[in-house]
Amino acid sequence: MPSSLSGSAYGDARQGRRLKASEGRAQRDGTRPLRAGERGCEAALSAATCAAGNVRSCPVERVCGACQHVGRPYAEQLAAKDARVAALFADVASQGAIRPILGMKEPYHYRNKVISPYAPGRRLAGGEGRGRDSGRDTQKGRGRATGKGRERGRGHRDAPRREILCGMYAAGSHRIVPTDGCLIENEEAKRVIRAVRDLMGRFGLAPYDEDAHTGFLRHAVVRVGHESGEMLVTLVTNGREFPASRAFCRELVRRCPAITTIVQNVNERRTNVILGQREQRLYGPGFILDTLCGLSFRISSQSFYQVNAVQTAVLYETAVNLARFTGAERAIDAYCGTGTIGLVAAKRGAAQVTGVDTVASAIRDARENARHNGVENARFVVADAGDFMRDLACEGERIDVLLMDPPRAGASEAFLEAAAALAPARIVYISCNPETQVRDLRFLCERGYAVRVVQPVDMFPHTDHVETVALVEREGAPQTDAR
Ligand SMILES: C[S@@+](CC[C@H](N)C(=O)[O-])C[C@H]1O[C@@H](n2cnc3c(N)ncnc32)[C@H](O)[C@@H]1O
Repeated sequence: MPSSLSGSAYGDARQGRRLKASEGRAQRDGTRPLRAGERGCEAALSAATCAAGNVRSCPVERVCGACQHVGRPYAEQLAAKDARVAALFADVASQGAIRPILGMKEPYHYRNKVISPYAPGRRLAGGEGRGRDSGRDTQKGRGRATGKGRERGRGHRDAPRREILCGMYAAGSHRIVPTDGCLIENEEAKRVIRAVRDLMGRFGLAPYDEDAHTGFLRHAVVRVGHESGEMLVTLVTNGREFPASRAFCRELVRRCPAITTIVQNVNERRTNVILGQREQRLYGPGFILDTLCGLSFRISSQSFYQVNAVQTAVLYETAVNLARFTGAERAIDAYCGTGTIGLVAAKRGAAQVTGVDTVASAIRDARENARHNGVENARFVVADAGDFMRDLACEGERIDVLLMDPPRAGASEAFLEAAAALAPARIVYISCNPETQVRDLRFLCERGYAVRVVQPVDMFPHTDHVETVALVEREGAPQTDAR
């Protein structure tokens, strides 16, 4: 691998991934328990083989709005996504190149990341306080945390007791809908969300009031390792001082023994962005490990990790198969997050992989992931992917395979221009937004590339979202069988 692909020259062009509270519904994830012997790809089904009558009713369907199609048979949902992909890609790919979507055998409780806000609810009459919220002691007692300093706490000190709400925001608002019966979120993670709420009253942790910018606990973010079962709980607080945090964590773990680590994230800004910059470990190592495609991955509170582990395995297997590594290729994994795709590629036949992402903590995790999986032919760089590619192109480098998985906005023109200049024989483009992907594919087609395969994967059953993997090859390059 040329030395110019090393990370040092590119500095720390960090651009934190900002998760907005209003995006919480779309970003929550969860899992269901694996049945014995089940692995990602085996769970994938085409639309044709999904049970036609696979419908469950969601108790909050009308108020929540996160799952636009939850009342519709799953096979019908998949057929609709197939039709949408066929229409969207019609002018960049032949119909023969567009494959049927890979769906899930069990399309429920698949989100392995669950986010809940905490907020004050209705006032409680004297003697009330147990039951739905157990918010009895919220405004009383020693060591209560109401936010940073006197000012922030004012207005809560002698306020009447209120119930504590948790759940998800109703569509287009910040009104919290309790979602105990949610069909897509991991159920164990939901139990943790409720246990935190129940303990808040006992430990005097006031829920955050976003209008007044008072109160202490803003959100809990629970991440679950699909195969490992490990759980990371991030408690997002409006203020640094967390009274009785050790006792709080001890009690939380006692109630939810699957929790392996707890992190406090401090966010004192008036903002919709959920996570702040400052963090401290309260319990355990501060990260969880999970296994995907035979590799073990480290997941910390800030790092990107796909939300549906079963379908992520399907997605990565598809991508790596389409890349057709033979042991000789130099590859780039652009927008690599914690290095997941690049590391799978490095294990499955790429000679050398360079991953690039703007988020420094994700790159730290990627390097650690490479180290503890014993992968020596992958390196990771903190940089803007467009800048990184442009610098390589300016140095006259060539690469064999480009793997790319940009955010919803797609790739920049600078990135695509540099990609064409680096002249990879194959580009495997993974996208969570087919609209921007089609735009980018059109750009590549104008620079001598052709779309050979479009493989949709249903990463988010019951929602409008569809993920697509496209194989793009240089026109005139010999075509081998794309599995
Ligand atoms: C859809 S995620 C893909 C992550 C990874 N491939 C995976 O499957 O877990 C997009 C990633 O792009 C990163 N990103 C966003 N803008 C970027 C940019 N301009 N340059 C490099 N990385 C960027 C984000 O930090 C995020 O990790």
